[in-house]
Amino acid sequence: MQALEQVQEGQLQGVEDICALSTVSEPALLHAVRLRFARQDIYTRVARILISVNPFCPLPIYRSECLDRFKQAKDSAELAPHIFGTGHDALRGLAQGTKDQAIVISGESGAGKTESAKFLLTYVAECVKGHDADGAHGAHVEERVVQTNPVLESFGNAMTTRNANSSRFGKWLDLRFSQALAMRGCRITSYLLELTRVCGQCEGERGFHIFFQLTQARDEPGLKALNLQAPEAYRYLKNSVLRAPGIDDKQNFSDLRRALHVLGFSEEEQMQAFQILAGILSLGNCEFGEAEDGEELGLVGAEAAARALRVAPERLAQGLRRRKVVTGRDCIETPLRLDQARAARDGLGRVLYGLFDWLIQRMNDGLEMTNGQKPGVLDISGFESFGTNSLEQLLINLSNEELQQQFNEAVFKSEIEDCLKEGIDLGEIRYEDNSDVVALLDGKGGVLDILDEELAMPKATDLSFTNKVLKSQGKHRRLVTPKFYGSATFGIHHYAATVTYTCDGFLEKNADRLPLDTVADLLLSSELPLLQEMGRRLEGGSPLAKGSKLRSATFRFRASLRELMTKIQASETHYVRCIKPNASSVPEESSRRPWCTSSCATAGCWRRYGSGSRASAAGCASRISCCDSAACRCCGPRRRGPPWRPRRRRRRTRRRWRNG
Ligand SMILES: Nc1ncnc2c1ncn2[C@@H]1O[C@H](COP(=O)(O)OP(=O)(O)OP(=O)(O)O)[C@@H](O)[C@H]1O
Repeated sequence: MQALEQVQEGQLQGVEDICALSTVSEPALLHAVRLRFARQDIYTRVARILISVNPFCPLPIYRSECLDRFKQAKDSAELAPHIFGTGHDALRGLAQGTKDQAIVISGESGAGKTESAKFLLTYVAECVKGHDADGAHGAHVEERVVQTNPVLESFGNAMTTRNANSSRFGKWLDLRFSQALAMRGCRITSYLLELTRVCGQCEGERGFHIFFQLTQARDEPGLKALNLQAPEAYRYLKNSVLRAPGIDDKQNFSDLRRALHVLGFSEEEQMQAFQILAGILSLGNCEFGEAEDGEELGLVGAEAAARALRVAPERLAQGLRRRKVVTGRDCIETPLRLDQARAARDGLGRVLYGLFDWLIQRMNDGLEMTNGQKPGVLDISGFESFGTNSLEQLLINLSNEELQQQFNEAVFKSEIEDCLKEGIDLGEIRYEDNSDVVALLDGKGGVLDILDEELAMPKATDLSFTNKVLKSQGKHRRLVTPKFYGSATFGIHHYAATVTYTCDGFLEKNADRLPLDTVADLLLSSELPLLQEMGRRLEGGSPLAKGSKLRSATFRFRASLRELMTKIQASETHYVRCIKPNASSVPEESSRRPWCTSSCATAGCWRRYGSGSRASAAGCASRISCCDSAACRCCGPRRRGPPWRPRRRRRRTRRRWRNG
């Protein structure tokens, strides 16, 4: 018989630091965190780890009075657990030691990672304001670092079914400080921007915010020359959700303009960037007509795209309809099929969105300082498991596995070893060691090595890749083989969940080919200096350039992941674990009754109402609060219980009571 855990007083009261409990167990931790969350104490401390539960509503805990309290505190432990406390600890670590500091923020999509990173940045910037600003960038560097956020959010965030403002890239922010703790600059590294979103999105989602901001602001005097239309007029936007709940595109666009200005982007640079975005939208509207065998496809709409991109229309049209085939010493041009031409058009759209990398490069050029101590903040995409999971999910999940491994080593392994050295018996401490998953994916002869090997095989297909994985790793305890032979799928038992990956398109994505052979020449021929610069990068040092050793997408990703892990391992690491309390992204879900199942009828509103209720659309005024409709079982007058609770069960319950 299993002994029941003893309930402790601290757990019932919701202690601030879980380590204060005499025995720490999973139920005790869960109970304490839940209790604290119910009274809006969203943060709980577990030694160096901060647990943060997303409240999905504004709380008065980030005001300047609160910030000042942390700023003046000697030790963050004097105060209640808070994200500012983590910032305080990192700054104290910097001031005391020689080690760099790293703050790793993890959690699923919508758990609050980006908001936490922003609070941290605000705190750090406020704390170091006024310290000697001996750097070349003067006293305003903190403000400029903070202003990188609106730029990254406009270009790198989008609405998904899980989060209206979801970061579609991972971010490592390296902050640089002088000895006197004056902020000297920063360097941003981005990981795995979800470029496929430029040309298409899943149902209930939309593309990057910037496209909607720009089309909303099209009537502003400076933007009229772009000849932009409403989002409905563009193929890349019209099938998505046009308005993201809680997101004010117009306001965000003016914030973006201000941020670009503070970061030193000239008016001309900004206009060129907007022009490229307009070019991407026009490119998406290009449509191809049918063609006879061996003939070129018809093409409509290339003039508008060419005008926006400032390239010759014939050159663009030719690039989208023909490709070069090299046979021996000869090079002949052949017309593309309809599907190939469409793929080339969308591929070019994605290459043009390389604008994101240019923006980051440009911000880094303005803010980077090579010397100084570095605290880094990592906000990386959380573990992902969708209906269909592809190479992007595999790479994101690999990065989460690596971070989990680093967390295990830093928190469990090293602590246990230290205690054993000191002769302290910790009893049995169980944790899931995930090093075998990391080895299966990233190790020698692992899944990603096999994928790279397939690039060199002329007849390789997604299925041949899958078969090789199943053959060489089939007995690995973390690999799940598909039920039916011949399907290009496999599963992985990750530390967080088991995920099935569909390998269709793995080879193509890994090869990361340029959509047209002439793309670098096309960009170089543009009258826009910014496009010429992007063309030069493609032609020369870019990983996408011909002959580059770094041509495989997974090779590059693994190299950058290794670099990142080395940085984290060399630093003193602070962890923030963000938790999403409910899948509907609403406050206090726990107080809602479980039988609320119908969605609201208002377009763009994801709120759910009581089944069968006639909640009016007018109730949906705010994203955060509930609908307040009297007819809605969520917010209407409370009833004693679900009306359809089966009678028999009630009778049985009564009988049991009587007997008992
Ligand atoms: N501390 C907080 N206080 C109030 N609201 C919050 C807080 N943290 C997050 N939120 C709300 O939750 C939403 C989602 O948070 P956020 O965008 O930070 O999630 P994320 O973990 O970065 O998601 P993704 O991985 O999709 O980018 C925010 O837009 C905000 O409305």
